[in-house]
Amino acid sequence: MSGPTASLKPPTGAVAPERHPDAPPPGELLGPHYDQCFACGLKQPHGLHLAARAGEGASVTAEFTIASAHQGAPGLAHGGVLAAALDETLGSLNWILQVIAVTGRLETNFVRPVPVGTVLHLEARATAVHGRKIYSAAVGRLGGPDGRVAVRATALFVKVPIDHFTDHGRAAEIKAVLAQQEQVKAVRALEVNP
Ligand SMILES: CCCCCCCC/C=C\CCCCCCCC(=O)SCCNC(=O)CCNC(=O)[C@H](O)C(C)(C)COP(=O)(O)OP(=O)(O)OC[C@H]1O[C@@H](n2cnc3c(N)ncnc32)[C@H](O)[C@@H]1OP(=O)(O)O
Repeated sequence: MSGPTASLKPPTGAVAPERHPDAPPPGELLGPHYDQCFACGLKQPHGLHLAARAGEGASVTAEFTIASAHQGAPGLAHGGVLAAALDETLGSLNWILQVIAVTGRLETNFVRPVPVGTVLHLEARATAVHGRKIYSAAVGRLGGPDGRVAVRATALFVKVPIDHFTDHGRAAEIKAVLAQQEQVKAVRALEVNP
């Protein structure tokens, strides 16, 4: 299989991504960023209910179980669902870098079919930063962190101002989501510094 397309290769001058000092510690569950999110929201009955955790350095891990609502071919996960899981896991790197960035480009390799009932274990890592551009890569394995590779992705996320969401999305809900994140931050600060 050939490598990623040219625009997913960090340019000269790109720097190594840095874990933000306020990032949640390795192992901590990140929690849904929005309860209606198809990938992580718990109020989406057919969503993925993907649970992501902070990893070491500029990385995250995540897991979800392929349900029958996620099928493409009978008994097998739909490729778009797997791409959504990769996208969400890569997007969760935002909490580690403490940035707001959206997917500009997502390239996926489907290596093995993923049967319904499988736990897909994902790991994503930021690999380089150049201006507003964050380069990253993810892998999904069958059953757990030592399972066989089923999917891989390479991505480019682009940092955006919060107006990206308020201008194009539903402003009131976005404000509520942000207020909730502020509360989570305050609780974390108290846990570290009671
Ligand atoms: C979700 C609601 C949350 C609300 C709560 C708020 C708290 C948020 C906290 C955390 C959220 C975490 C959410 C994770 C969810 C999973 C991730 C997703 O699924 S995100 C959705 C899918 N993605 C989009 O909808 C983007 C749609 N696209 C755009 O809006 C624009 O195209 C955007 C922002 C990507 C770029 O537009 P420009 O006008 O701002 O910037 P330009 O100048 O075009 O690009 C900047 C640089 O990036 C390169 N670039 C942009 N797109 C590229 C591409 N497709 N391929 C290669 N390079 C690209 C350009 O060449 C340029 O590079 P040079 O600086 O000149 O070197």
